[in-house]
Amino acid sequence: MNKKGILLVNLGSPRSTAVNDVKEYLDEFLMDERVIDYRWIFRALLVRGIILKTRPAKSAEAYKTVWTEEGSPLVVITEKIQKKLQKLVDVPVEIGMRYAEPSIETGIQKLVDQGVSEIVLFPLYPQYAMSTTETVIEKAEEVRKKKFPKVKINYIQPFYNRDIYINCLAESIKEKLPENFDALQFSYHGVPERHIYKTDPSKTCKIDEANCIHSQVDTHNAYCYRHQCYATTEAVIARMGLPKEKTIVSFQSRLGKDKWIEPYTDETLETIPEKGVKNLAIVCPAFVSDCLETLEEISVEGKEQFMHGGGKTFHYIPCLNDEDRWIEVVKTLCEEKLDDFYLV
Ligand SMILES: C=CC1=C(C)c2cc3[nH]c(cc4nc(cc5[nH]c(cc1n2)c(C)c5CCC(=O)O)C(CCC(=O)O)=C4C)c(C)c3C=C
Ligand SMILES: [Fe+2]
Ligand SMILES: [Fe+2]
Repeated sequence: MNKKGILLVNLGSPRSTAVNDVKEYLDEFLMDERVIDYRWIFRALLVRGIILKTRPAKSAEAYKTVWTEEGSPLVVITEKIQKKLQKLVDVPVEIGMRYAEPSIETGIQKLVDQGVSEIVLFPLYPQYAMSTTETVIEKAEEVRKKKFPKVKINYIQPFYNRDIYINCLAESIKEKLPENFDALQFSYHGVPERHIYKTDPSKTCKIDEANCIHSQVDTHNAYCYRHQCYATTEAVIARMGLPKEKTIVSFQSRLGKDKWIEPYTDETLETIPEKGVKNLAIVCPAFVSDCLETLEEISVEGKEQFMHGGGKTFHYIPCLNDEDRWIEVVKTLCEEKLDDFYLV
């Protein structure tokens, strides 16, 4: 029988906080055509001609504020998930990062070295986007075809609507909520609106209330990141028994001049205190592991924006990271796909 293995794939971080390492990382990340989706020449002009001239130094400073002795939080936490999962399953588990090291190729190679020929690859993103699940699968297929043509890969699909995940997230948030809060904000990583239109096979999404937010799954919503973020929120608050009026959804981390999906987190944080939200709890469910975008952009910058707007207390709720209940979910989702090989 063919030997199976699991590859957990996360986004990846620079190898260090040195400006050159951050530059190399940003170059690989932003030159991905599923992240900045312009024709190569325009992408190169924007990324290499403009963004990489100033952003690496600024980002390196931000990375320094979250970096630990073990390294980048995102990579360290992904390693912790790997180790915990490895104790629960009897097939080898490795990690790979979409950008930088350890790469997807390195992860597959490690599995192949252990005799694995059938891999369950888990993109660690709850919601589908061109810049999340899609780019991971594209990259893994490119590597597989070029370097490991005999290896089979079974991909775990976005899991934003799976009950086991929703229950896990709801319980985790509930446990960490402060006693008094006026609102719970769900801040998801943003994407340019254009990405939503591009990945909509039905070409019906207008990025509005009617098309995007209602929660049934149809051909459009199967690929609509914005819909999947709202659906995650709706399911979690239903499970927590939290009224909709006490929740806010917003999108963070926009880059460049294009229109990104709204409402924007930074603007929301500045303006909600004057609307009566003085005590805020905030969670970032597009990320399964804490990273620069949660530990710096939300916990530090976001807090400043909220306080500047007149807020009183700001409570950041950490990601699922290596919580045991989340590792159980990872295990279940992987096992479903391990069994799937028999059906292929
Ligand atoms: C969770 C899903 C993510 C989506 C969707 C996403 C889209 C996206 N990101 C950029 C640009 C940047 N993102 C950066 C950091 C970053 N992004 C994600 C996740 C998603 N990105 C994570 C987990 C991280 C943190 C990585 C870490 O090492 O901790 C950065 C780098 C940091 C910075 O300079 O601000 C950039 C740049 C775009 C353009 C985009 C959609 C098209
Ligand atoms: Fe990002
Ligand atoms: Fe939509």
